[in-house]
Amino acid sequence: MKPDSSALEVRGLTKRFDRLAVDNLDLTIHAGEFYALVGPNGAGKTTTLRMVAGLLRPDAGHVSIFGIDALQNPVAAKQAMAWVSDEPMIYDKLTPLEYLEFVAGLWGIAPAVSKPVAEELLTSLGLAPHRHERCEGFSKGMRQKVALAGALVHDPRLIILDEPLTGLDAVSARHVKGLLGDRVRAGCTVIMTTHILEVAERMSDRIGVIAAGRLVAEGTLTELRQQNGHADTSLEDLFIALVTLQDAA
Ligand SMILES: Nc1ncnc2c1ncn2[C@@H]1O[C@H](COP(=O)(O)OP(=O)(O)OP(=O)(O)O)[C@@H](O)[C@H]1O
Repeated sequence: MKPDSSALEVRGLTKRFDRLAVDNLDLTIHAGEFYALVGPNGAGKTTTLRMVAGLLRPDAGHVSIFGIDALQNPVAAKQAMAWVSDEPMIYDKLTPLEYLEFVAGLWGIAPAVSKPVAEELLTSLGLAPHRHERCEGFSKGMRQKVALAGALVHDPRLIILDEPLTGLDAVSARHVKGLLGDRVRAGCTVIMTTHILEVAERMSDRIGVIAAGRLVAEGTLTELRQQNGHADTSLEDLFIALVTLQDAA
């Protein structure tokens, strides 16, 4: 990890629907970091990431991806990142290999280049035996993994995932965690929302806690514990303490 280079910088990010969903949020994620964003339901995690991914226009604020202004230059910003939604869309009539070839084509990657990448991704996600079957017969977890493979086929440097482990069985979850860990070791940056605090605790370099659209705590697990004055508290206890404090404020 290079602490002096940032993969993502968010400044003053704000979004209001019928009420404020993201409230003047600042966030810096370093290049090469595995960052977990946690927070209660409705805290603004998905809204934040959708704005970062260019799917939702902020009311105010700036988003910079590897120094690229994502609002001024959305295509270049999107080229550097992958977005994996918690409700992924894939094309049912295609096989996983055809889907990955299609997505690679949208990025302008020649089949000769994308095919081995696609094969490798499908193998690492345990989908190799199904690569010639149409996705229409796939379970939710298999579809999630196809969508993840599709998001990674252009070799993004920043991978943003919204609840990537929800609905996955233990074997599939291990495949996804393994793949993300490998990417970080290869120099990619991962930002992931999760309600599975154990995953945040075990996989991430730093954890950000969002409540009511604001970042209420951030740091390594050790730092979060120090900030709260409990040397051996679990992340779950810390989380509940932080969120309860926020509710009372
Ligand atoms: N398209 C929308 N229209 C209106 N309100 C929305 C929309 N999207 C999100 N919201 C509201 O914005 C707030 C933040 O929602 P968001 O989905 O970002 O939270 P979250 O932290 O991802 O929650 P969860 O953990 O439940 O997925 C909530 O009050 C939600 O109802």
